[in-house]
Amino acid sequence: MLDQSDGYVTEDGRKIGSVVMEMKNITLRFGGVEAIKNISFDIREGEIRAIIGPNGAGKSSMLNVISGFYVPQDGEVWYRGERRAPMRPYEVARQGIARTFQNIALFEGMSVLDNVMTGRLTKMKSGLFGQAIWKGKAEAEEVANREVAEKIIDFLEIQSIRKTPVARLPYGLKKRVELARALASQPKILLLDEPMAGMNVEEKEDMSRFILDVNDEFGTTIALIEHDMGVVMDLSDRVVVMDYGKKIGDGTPDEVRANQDVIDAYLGVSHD
Ligand SMILES: Nc1ncnc2c1ncn2[C@@H]1O[C@H](COP(=O)(O)OP(=O)(O)OP(=O)(O)O)[C@@H](O)[C@H]1O
Repeated sequence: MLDQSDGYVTEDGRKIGSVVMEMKNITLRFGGVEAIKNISFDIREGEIRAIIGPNGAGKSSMLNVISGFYVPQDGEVWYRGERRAPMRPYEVARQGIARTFQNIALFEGMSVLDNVMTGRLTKMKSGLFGQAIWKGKAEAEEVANREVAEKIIDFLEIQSIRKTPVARLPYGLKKRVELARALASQPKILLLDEPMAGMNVEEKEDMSRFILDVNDEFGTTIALIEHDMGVVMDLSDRVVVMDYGKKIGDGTPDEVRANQDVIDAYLGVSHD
């Protein structure tokens, strides 16, 4: 296990910092179903952290706890050294945590650019009242927001479709637009919900490259969930493995690959 408390440098020269988010003894129930059973793990600044596990393992539930969609019955979420009080998803977003969704959640009738611009909403300073009395300030803000959106569109290589309505795009590109919209809020932590689900091999390779580039270029900390073990192993610095709501592995990809409980879970060996 890695235990460098102040961070370390990866083999490919990326700087991983100290712990930025910590999940402590999280338990989440839906009626009689325990979707998450007393799980603890941390996320370090600048790392790519994956949560993997077979269907129904509790990965989405965990992502929803991190993003504030679910409040666990037990346990604590710590962010930047402070215990986070239960808060609404928009408050979590204002703290610099953005997410994408497994089922694409874009405005289909709107252009790529306008969709990416909606990612700036949590950053808007002038409210409707301010815009009414001080038009110049609102306009300056709009220009600044547009600049950020355009920069991200260039970075993710979707300039040629910036005016195209999202409904007309193939699946892989829609996923990229969703990534662009999440990045538009310039998050500290980016949560990706099965970013490669439903993609063909080429689209998966593209998405992997963009995730690595985002992490490298903007220093964004990335936490992603995925049930296909293969795709995240090359991408991630550390991996948490869940099965039936429990944590059965946590470590580097090599450590996780060699973990017998993980091998059993993926081969479908039954548990008590
Ligand atoms: N809103 C809900 N109400 C009731 N039960 C739920 C709810 N969400 C999840 N569950 C249950 O919690 C458990 C974990 O589900 P979750 O969706 O978190 O797993 P997952 O690992 O993301 O699965 P998948 O890879 O299939 O998306 C499952 O037994 C599921 O049926």
